[in-house]
Amino acid sequence: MQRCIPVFLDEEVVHQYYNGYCNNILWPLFHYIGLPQEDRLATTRSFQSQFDAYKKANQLFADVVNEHYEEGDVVWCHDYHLMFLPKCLKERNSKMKVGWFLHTPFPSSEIHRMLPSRLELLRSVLAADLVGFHTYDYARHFVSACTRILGLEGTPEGVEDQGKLTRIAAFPVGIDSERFIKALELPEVQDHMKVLKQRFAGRKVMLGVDRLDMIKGIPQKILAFEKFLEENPNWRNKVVLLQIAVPTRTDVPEYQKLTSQVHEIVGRINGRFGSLTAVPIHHLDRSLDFHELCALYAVTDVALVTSLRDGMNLVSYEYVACQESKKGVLILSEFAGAAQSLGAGAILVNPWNVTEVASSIGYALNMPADEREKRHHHNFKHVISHTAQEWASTFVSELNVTIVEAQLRTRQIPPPLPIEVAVDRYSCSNNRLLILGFNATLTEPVDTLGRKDSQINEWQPKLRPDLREPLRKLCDDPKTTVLVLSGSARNVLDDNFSDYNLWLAAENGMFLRVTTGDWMTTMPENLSMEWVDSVKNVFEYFTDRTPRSQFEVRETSLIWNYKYSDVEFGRLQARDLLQHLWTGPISNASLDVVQGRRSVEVRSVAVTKSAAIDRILGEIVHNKGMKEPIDYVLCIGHFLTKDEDIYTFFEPELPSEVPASVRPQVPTQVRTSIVGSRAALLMKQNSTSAVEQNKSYAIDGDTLHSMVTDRISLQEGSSVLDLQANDYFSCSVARKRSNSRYRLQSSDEVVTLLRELADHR
Ligand SMILES: O=P(O)(O)OC[C@H]1O[C@H](O[C@H]2O[C@H](CO)[C@@H](O)[C@H](O)[C@H]2O)[C@H](O)[C@@H](O)[C@@H]1O
Ligand SMILES: O=c1ccn([C@@H]2O[C@H](COP(=O)(O)OP(=O)(O)O)[C@@H](O)[C@H]2O)c(=O)[nH]1
Repeated sequence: MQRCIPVFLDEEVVHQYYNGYCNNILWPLFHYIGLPQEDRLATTRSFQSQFDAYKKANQLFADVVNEHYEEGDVVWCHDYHLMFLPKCLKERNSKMKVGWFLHTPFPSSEIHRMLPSRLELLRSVLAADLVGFHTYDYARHFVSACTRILGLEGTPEGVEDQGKLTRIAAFPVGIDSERFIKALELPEVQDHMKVLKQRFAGRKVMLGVDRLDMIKGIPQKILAFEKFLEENPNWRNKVVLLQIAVPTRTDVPEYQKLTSQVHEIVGRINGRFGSLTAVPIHHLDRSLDFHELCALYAVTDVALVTSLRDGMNLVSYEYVACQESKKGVLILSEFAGAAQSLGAGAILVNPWNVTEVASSIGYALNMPADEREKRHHHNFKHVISHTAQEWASTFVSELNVTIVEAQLRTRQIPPPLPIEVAVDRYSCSNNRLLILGFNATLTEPVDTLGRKDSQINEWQPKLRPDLREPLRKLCDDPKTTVLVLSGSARNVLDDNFSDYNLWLAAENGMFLRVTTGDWMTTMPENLSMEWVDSVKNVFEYFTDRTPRSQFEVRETSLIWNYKYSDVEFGRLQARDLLQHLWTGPISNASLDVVQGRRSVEVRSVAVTKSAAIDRILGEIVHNKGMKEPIDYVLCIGHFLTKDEDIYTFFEPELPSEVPASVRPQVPTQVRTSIVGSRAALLMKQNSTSAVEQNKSYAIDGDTLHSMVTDRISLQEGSSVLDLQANDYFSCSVARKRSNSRYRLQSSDEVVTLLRELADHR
C-alpha cells in the first residue's frame, strides 16, 4: 500500500489525453521540438479534441482531490500533465493551498506562442499560489510568456493579475543520494559490480542511461562516439559504450520511429568497428533494476548525457552519487537543467556539435586522476547537499509562506495612533515595555532628492537629536523597559545607544545586550552562514554598478541598499540583482530574500524579529528579576513584511497571525518556544483563564515546557504579561498597509509620541 489514491481514466481519454495532448503536443513543444502537423482527417487527433480530453482528465483529478481534501491541506500538482488542475481546484475552493511544479523545461515565450491553447494553459497555471521550475531560465520564460501572451505584469516575485500575485520561483530537484550511496554496500550490488568488472576488464566503459526519447539525443550521442572511434583508432578495442535505452511511450508513433532509427545506427557502427569477439556499443532496449543500475553507475569510467533538452536529468546526479570511489567523468549536455548545478565539475557539451562531443570523449578518457578527483568533488558535494527531500520541503514551506505573505498583502491601512490614549494608558500602568524599531523610526526620514549630494559616510543611521531627551527620560523611568529592536549590526546600535539605559537587540534580534552588560546571542543553533561569500559577490557586483548604492555585511544577514540612488535605476538594478541571486547562490539554500522599499536583504530563514522576541523577553524578565507582569506594551517600527508578525505576537487571536505550522524551516526548538511563551504571555482580552489558554496552545505546539517559557514565567502560575487589550499599542511607522493596530506617518510623529510619553503625568 503506497498511500496513493488512483484516478481512473478510460482508455479513450488516456489515448487522447496522455498519448495525445501530453506526450505528442506539450512534451515536444516544451522541449523545442515543435508541434506535430494536425491530422485533419482523424478527429481523434485534432488539437481541440485532445485538449478537451486533457481538460476532462484534469477535472477528474480535481474531483478526486476534492473528495479527499481536508482544510489546511497542501495540494502540490506536478508536471505538464496537470496544467489545468490548479484552475479546477481553485474554482471550487479559492482557499486551497495549491502549488504547481514543472519537471520539463518551460520554453521561450516564442515557442509557447505556437500552442493553440496557450492562453488557457497559462491562466490555469496562474491560478496556483506558487509555481516552480527546475531552473531560473524556465521560470523567466514562463514569466515572459505571461507578460507577452497574457499582457500581465511580471514582478520580481512572479506574475500579477488584478492584484493577485502568483509566485514564480526556481526549485532545482535533487535525488535521494543516501539511497544510492548506501546501495553500493549491498551484496547484490557488489556482485553485479564484480561481474561487470570482469566482463569489461581491460576496456574503459562509457555509460548512457536514458529513456528512449527524442529529447535525450541518443542518435547524436552514438554518432559522436562513432566519430571518436573514427578519429582515434588506438581506442577502438579499448573502449565500449553501454547504452541503456529504457522503452517509453511506446504507443506514440514518433517514439516507435526513434527506436528503429537508433537500432539502425547502432547496427551500422557495430558492423563497422566490431570484431568477432567484441562490439563497441552495447545497446539495451530495456530497463534495469535498481541494484543493476547502481552497479553500472559505480563501475563505469565516463557517463555521457547528451540531452537536446532536459528538465533536469537525474541520471547525471545518480552517476555522481555512485562515483565516490572511482571518480569518473561526467559529460553533460548544456541543454539539461542539471548543467546549471553540475556545470562546475562536468564537461559541458553542445550535443548538436558532434565534433565537440567526440573530442570531449577523448578528453574524458585521458583525464588525469587529480583533475577527475577535483571535478568529481565539486559535483558530489552538490548532489549530497541538494537532495530530493530538501527540494520537496523547500517547495512546501515556500508554498505556505507564499500564502501567509498573500494574506499580509491584503493588510488594511491601520488608523492613526491615538497618541493621547496611548499616553493616558501608559500613565496608568506599572510595568511597561516599549519595543522600538530603529531605522526610519528613531532616525530622520530619508529624503532621496535632498540628499543627492550628501557624502557616503552619512549612510550610517543616526538617532534623531530631538529624540535624545525624551528617550533618556523614558529609559530612566524605573517602571519602563525600553528595547531597541533593529536589523542593524551591533556596532551601529552601540554607537547610537551606549549612553542610554536600555536593551539593544541587533541583527533582527539575533544579538541582545542591556547597555550595562555585554552582547549575548539568541541565535538558533545550526544557523548556516555558508552562503555569505557567494551572496556578497553578487552584492559587490551590483554596488559597483549602481551609483550611490552600498551594501552592509552583518553577522547574520547581508543588505544591499539603494535608497540614495536614482530610484528608477535602483529598482531596475534590484530586479537584476534578484535574478542573479535566484540563479546562483540562493537557488537552493534555506534563505529569505527580504525586499525593502529601497533595499534587498538576504538572511537565513530562521532570522526574524518575531522569532527572536520571545527569547529576548525571556532574557529581559530573567535579567531584571521582574516580579510584576508587564501591563503595557508599545511596539512601534518601520518593520518589513517578514518581521511584521511581531505585532501579532502579543495578540495571538488576530487572523493574520502566522501560525507556527507555516514556518517549517524555523528550528523546532524556536518554534516550540514561540508557541510556549505565547501561552504564558496572556492577554485578558476575553474571559479565558490562563489554564484554558495554556491548554489550547498545548494542542498547537509539542510542549509548553520550553526552556524559554519556563524561564519567563514570574513564579509558578503567574505569567509575564498581564495585558488588557487596550494597553497594547502596535504601531507601524511610515508604512501604509500593515498588520499593526495603528500607524504613525513618519519618525516626526514618533518624536511627538515619545516626548508625550516621557512628559506624562
Ligand atoms: O511517464 P513517462 O512517460 O515514463 O516519463 C517519465 C518521466 O519523464 C519526465 O521527467 C522529467 O522529470 C525529471 C525529474 O524532475 C527531470 O529530471 C527530467 O528532465 C524530466 O524529463 C516527465 O516530466 C515525468 O512526468 C515522467 O514521469
Ligand atoms: O533502467 C532504468 C534506467 C533509469 N531509471 C531511472 O529513470 C530516471 C530518469 O530520470 P531523468 O531525470 O534522468 O530523465 P527522465 O526519464 O525523467 O526524463 C532516473 O531516476 C533513473 O534512475 C530506471 O528507473 N531504470
